[in-house]
Amino acid sequence: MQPFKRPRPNTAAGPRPLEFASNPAPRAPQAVVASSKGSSTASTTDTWSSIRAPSSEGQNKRLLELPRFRKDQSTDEDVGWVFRNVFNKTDYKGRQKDIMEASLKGADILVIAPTGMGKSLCFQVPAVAERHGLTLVVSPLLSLMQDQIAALKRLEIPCAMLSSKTSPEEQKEILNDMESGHPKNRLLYITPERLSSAPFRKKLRILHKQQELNRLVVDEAHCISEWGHDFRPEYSKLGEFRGDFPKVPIMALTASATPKVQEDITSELAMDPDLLFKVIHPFNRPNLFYEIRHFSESNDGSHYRQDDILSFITRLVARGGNRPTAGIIYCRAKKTCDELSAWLRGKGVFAAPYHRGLKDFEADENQRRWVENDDLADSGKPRVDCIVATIAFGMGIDKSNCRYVIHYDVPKSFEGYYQETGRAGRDGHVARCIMYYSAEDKLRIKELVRKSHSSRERKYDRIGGAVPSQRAPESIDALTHYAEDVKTCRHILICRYFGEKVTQSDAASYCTRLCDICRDPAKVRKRRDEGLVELDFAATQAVNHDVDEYDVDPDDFYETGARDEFEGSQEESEEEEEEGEEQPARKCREGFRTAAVERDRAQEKLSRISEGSYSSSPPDAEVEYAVPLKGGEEDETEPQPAVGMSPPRSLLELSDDDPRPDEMDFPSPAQPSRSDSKRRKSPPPPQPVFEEVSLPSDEEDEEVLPHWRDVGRTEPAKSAPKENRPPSAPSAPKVATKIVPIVQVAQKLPLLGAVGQGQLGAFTTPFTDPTRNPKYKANLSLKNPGEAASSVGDEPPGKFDVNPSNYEKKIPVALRNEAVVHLVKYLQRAFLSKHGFRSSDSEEEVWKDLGAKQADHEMRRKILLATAIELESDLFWTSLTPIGFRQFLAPRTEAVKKLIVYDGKLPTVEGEQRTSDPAVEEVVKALKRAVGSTLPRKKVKRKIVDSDEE
Ligand SMILES: Nc1ncnc2c1ncn2[C@@H]1O[C@H](COP(=O)(O)OP(=O)(O)OP(=O)(O)O)[C@@H](O)[C@H]1O
Repeated sequence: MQPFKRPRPNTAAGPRPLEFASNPAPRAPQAVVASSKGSSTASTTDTWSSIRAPSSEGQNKRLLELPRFRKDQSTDEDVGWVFRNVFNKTDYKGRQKDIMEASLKGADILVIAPTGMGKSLCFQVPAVAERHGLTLVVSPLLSLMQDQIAALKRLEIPCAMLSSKTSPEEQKEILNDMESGHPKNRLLYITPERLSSAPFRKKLRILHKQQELNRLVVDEAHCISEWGHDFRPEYSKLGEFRGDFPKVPIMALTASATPKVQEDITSELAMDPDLLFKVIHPFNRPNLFYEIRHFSESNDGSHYRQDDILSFITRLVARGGNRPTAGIIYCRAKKTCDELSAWLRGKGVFAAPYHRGLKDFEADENQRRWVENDDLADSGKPRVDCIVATIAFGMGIDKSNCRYVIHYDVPKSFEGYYQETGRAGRDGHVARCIMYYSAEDKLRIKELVRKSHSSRERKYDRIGGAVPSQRAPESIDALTHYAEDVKTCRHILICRYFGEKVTQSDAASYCTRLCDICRDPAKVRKRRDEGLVELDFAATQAVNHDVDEYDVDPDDFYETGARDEFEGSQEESEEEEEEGEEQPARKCREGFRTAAVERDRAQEKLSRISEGSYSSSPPDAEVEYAVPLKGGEEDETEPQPAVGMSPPRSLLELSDDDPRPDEMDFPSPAQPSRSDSKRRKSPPPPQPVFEEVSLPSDEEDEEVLPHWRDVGRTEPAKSAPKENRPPSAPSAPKVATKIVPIVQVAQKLPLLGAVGQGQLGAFTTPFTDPTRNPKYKANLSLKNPGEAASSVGDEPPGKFDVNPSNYEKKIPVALRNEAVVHLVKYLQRAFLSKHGFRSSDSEEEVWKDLGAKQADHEMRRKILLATAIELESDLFWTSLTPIGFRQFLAPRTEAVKKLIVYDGKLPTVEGEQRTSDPAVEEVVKALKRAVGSTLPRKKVKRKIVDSDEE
């Protein structure tokens, strides 16, 4: 390697170049034109040789007028010399050359190029080719900076990074260098937090005054859009740089940015769109085999996935002659990383976890062993082939021969999916990208994204700036559509998402049967249709999922990209400490955690389903959601060998002995056996209702919620086959015809709000079975008069008089009505749960079964009895908080009236209008009393009379 030697000005002469400031005669500008056909100088040996440049020629010509040219500007020849002799490269990749030359000319530049394309060189080469001066590089992660610094130092390029890991002596040296007038460092890596710190700004001003501040580079610029508003607010302050140093050019680089994110980046950095040199490389990664593996969590998703992954890895390694084969498995939760990696290790895979919960040493060591797995294998040292990681892993890691990226969970954004899969096959050889996809996980991640996005938008309202677009709900929607599509090539879908226009005639060049759809669309369709279990059940699972699932490290969720701390939360300069600056990351983390576990989301889902806006499929998909709870049927379809469609040699560099790309396909994953799936698909255990002293918890309650969600759905819910019913489910009798109206009443109501899930649930517990606690009313009346926690209606919180004669005045009639219906509904849900009914059981089937069984009849009587008792209790009313009440503001008098009519005829059995059971009569009376007192007297009376007359 030829060491880097650059003619340097005489630093002994001290600060010099005021002459530049006083005489800024620009050199003759050269046209910077982004050709739509790509650069003539671009190498044709790489996969990015065909370039799309959205900027018009006219626009780029305006770059010539930029007032940023300098007298002693370096030339294009310098760029070439540095590229060859300092960086030891021969051929430019993609538009590298154009970008480097535009950089020397002082243009603002936005580079969008796929992972591994060589974006770093785009700013490193010009930084070194400049005759003097410093290029500032803002980078989100310490590990990323460290890697780049290490690579530059190997090339003997003077550079440095300022971070919490820089020793005080080193920091001093770097800052002195900045003030020296002729800094020896050519590149200085910093975090956005550092850039916005006052002391550093001071140094920058000196540097700038001395004409030594060459350029600001923002690497991984999508973070501006992603993080600028919540996680790392300093990202949204980068635009201040332009305000302070208007003539210093800026370059932003990223691997993934939709047109919207591009806008965010340019506007946040205050780049003039008319003067912007924008280079967008094609997004396609033709050597990646994209595949979605649909499955249903009702068939025990974890077992299915881990078995499938093991089978995949084993076969891949065997095909590769048992050579070390590197891959990444991305999981959402740290716990999953630990468990899955341990399980794989037990099966003989060289697997290790990586996430922010590990000790520094352990994580670094696992990463190192993965990056160097080939060398370690040769030397017989412990290695890691399969890293099981959160998305904290990967950004900036330059490993060329990663052969697969598996998404164990659905990623949180399209951009994330693209970036993460992009870490496979950087060497250009075929690599596999598999995403496991279930309807349950889809709902889960959508909810997380929705929550997180709304809080970011609220912040946006407060602090201004570009609306965060990455990880927006649209992004996750696009990803789920992508996953559920069975018609369009995945390569094309990806490119289209990022705004690339793919014409019919171009389409063939995007994919050489290197995606599951192009390979075998029928098989994909079949698996998708089987995997997308009945949507309601999916919704239940999504809502009910263990809190741990939501306990994702928010840093991971926000994709810090590495476990390393960044300065925003870890490093505070003395000045910042004095100013008591908040630690945004921690604050955000706390906020996120709170938000993520919030469970009161069912209502919105219901309404979205009802409105038909809650789709789990792309518009053109022909999915039948109402697949009953079925066992994991084995996919008999063997993969079809592809014929005559192997990718070009130049791309895949296959030798005759290598497996053809077609052979990279693997038989369909091991499905759980029928016996397994039967064992695993058993329904949740029946929930106790009255026999035990507790009602279902909120989560358990949700178990039956989907039953109510059928309202307004266009697809009729299919019933579960009989054999899939829980054994405890009653069988088959005739329906009691009068039962249906109450179901409909309940269905039309919103789901439980604060009252149902909180106070009411807790309140109901001790006296759900009045036969066990016949004195509960007396107890209640002794309890807490005047001690209720809140007021009702519009009154301010405070003491509330629970005297029955008073509460009626204070609680609006409509609200009481609401509460009554909710209570009944709640109790009925408990009842359904008790009997183990699930979403897959159609409403009709459930009630049919319930209607003719004495036990069920009895249970219903108990429900009503309990309801009546509840309604009569003072505690019921006082337990409703103002918030709870306001949630019920919409008047639902009609519904209550129907309920009363219905109750008047209860309970009914086949052939009978009315039971002679006196206990039931009592219940009905109690209900009428309780409910009737909340209704306009006249109307209620009439209705009840009508009902009685029937
Ligand atoms: N013109 C080139 N010829 C050969 N190798 C190159 C060229 N340009 C870059 N590389 C190499 O390609 C690898 C990837 O480069 P780099 O890390 O800059 O990619 P990137 O686009 O920044 O990827 P990421 O988005 O993952 O950060 C590096 O090892 C780099 O040395």
